[in-house]
Amino acid sequence: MAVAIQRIVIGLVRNSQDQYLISLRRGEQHLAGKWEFPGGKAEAGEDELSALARELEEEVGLELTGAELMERKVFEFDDRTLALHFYRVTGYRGQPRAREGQPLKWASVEELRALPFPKANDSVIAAL
Ligand SMILES: Nc1nc2c([nH]c(=O)n2[C@@H]2O[C@H](COP(=O)(O)OP(=O)(O)OP(=O)(O)O)[C@@H](O)[C@H]2O)c(=O)[nH]1
Ligand SMILES: [Mg+2]
Repeated sequence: MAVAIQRIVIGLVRNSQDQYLISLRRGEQHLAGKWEFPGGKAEAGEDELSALARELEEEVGLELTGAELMERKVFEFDDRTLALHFYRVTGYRGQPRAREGQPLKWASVEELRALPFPKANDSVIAAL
C-alpha cells in the first residue's frame, strides 16, 4: 500500500530588525541539536495555512494573519522523506514565547547562516 509523504508546514517569521524567529530541536526529536523555524506536521485533511496557523499558536503563541508560500520541496533524509512547505509569514499578532519550553530566539540572516539547521533548510536560508 502506498504511504502518503508527511506534509510539514514551516513559518519564517521576521521582525522589524530583519531577524527571524528560530528554536532549537531537542531531546528525542528528529534532528535534535539543529535549529529550526517554527512549524510541524499537517494533520490529515488539514490545509497548509490552517496547519501553519495552528503550529505557530501551539509552539510560539503567535496568531497568524498572513503568509505566502516561499518554497516547497520533497526532501529525503537518511531515515524519512518529508514534503516541506516553507511560508514567509507576512502578518501576525502577539509576542513570541516558547510555549513548549524550547530555546527560542531572534537571529539575523548572518547568524542563521552560522547555526546548524536541517539540510532541507539550505535553499531557503540561502534565499533570505
Ligand atoms: N519545524 C521545522 N521542522 C523542520 C524544519 N526543517 C526540517 O527539516 N524540519 C523537519 O520537519 C519535521 C517537522 O516536524 P515537527 O517535529 O516539528 O513536528 P510537530 O511540530 O508536529 O511535532 P511533534 O510531532 O513532535 O508533535 C521534523 O522531522 C523536522 O526535522 C524547520 O525549519 N522547522
Ligand atoms: Mg514542530
